Amino acid sequence: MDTLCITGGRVLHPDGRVREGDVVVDRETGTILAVGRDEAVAEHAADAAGTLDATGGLVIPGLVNAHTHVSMTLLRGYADDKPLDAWLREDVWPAEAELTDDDIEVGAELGVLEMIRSGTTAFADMYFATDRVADVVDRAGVRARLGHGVVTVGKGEEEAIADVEESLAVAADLDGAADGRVRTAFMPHSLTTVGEEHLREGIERAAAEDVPVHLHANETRDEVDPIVEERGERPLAYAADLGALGEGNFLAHCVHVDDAEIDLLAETGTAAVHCPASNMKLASGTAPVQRLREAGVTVALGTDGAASNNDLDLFDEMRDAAMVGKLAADDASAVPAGAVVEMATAGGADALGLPGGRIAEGEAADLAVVDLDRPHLTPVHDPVSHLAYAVRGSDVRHTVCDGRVLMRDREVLTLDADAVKARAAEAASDLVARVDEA
Ligand SMILES: N[C@@H](CCSC[C@H]1O[C@@H](n2cnc3c(=O)[nH]cnc32)[C@H](O)[C@@H]1O)C(=O)O
Ligand SMILES: [Zn+2]
Repeated sequence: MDTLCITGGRVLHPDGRVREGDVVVDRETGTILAVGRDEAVAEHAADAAGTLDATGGLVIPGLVNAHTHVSMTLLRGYADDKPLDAWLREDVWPAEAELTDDDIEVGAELGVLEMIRSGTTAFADMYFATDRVADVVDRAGVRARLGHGVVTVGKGEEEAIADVEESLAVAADLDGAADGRVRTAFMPHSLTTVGEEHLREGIERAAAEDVPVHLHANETRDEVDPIVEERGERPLAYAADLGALGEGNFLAHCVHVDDAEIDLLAETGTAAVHCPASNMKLASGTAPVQRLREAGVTVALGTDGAASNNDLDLFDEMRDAAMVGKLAADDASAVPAGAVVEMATAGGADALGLPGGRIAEGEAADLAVVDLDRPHLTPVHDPVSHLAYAVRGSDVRHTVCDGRVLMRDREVLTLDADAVKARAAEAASDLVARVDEA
């Protein structure tokens, strides 16, 4: 058997406890064979073809970034300090109009490089040129649920239909790519940027093929109010009517949701992806994370695109989620450390319907090893507290996905970091020059 043994560290278990232990991985199947420090583990470990040293470290499930637009790394720091609508219309959409497929690939490489370096092994992406993003996922060795984002407002009927068709076609064609590490979804951008008939048709056809649906929902008041005024119902009641709620489907943001909408999410098994940094930066509001979790909704964490964050580091997101969750609930015990760690791991895997998120026998070997032997992580009273409040992405030492080592001792093995950075910087400056000329 071709095994890998991650030795000498402590392990975060699905119940939130941390114990000394090794993790033995079957590299052929990409699953975890054994966890702990008993005889069976020792036997496996003795046979292991490869090892990863986790001394002084903590082995955690690979983090899950459950909502992003990965190629937007090219627009990192391009337009800041504006609300969502103005930011999209005045800056982001004009720049995206100049993006080439090559740019999207280069931006995705940069984003995936950043994610591997900060211990993220899976993500959900809504963008375009999805086949190019899938290629990057394949090469880099991570997992993703990918989709083509549909926008129909401001488009002619033919163009709008083509966008819906493209999203459905991409979901059908790319599902199972990268040896099964790529899964797909139908991704209408939001309830206000896609017309009702297009939403209805696309969602119905996606459901008929068992394709999940992912969209932005209830992100800002400016997005919620027109729906309430025009339809006389809350956005998630509209979403339910469209068939957009259900097991396997996941909604980004869910900031402005009332109690009835929270119940709808819980009853239908629809997951919510909390994006605290993006919500703070665009002053969109604060999602009621504590109430969502108490209602039984699966809550995951997402960075959103790098242009509204401005990084793809899930450790930052955990900290932001805990901090803003307390502030929003006016309760320091709300959204505790264990909750954000769960949201960034098992919650993310469950929301996306992807393997991983838990370190236990039989689970996918998607892991990160965090180096705790650092000044800002000393002493270690409680490793889970550190994950939520003190660890940074740069503390990640090794990253493993599907049993394959993607980063060893902070060196990413599947992407050439220097080349990726150089290509991305060049593509980004060329892009901005084209936007200025247009
Ligand atoms: N096919 C569509 C593109 C939609 S992709 C998804 C879109 O979401 C945008 N986006 C990024 N962050 C946010 C956010 O926080 N809220 C809403 N949209 C966002 C992003 O810029 C991108 O245009 C078209 O023809 O325009
Ligand atoms: Zn988004």
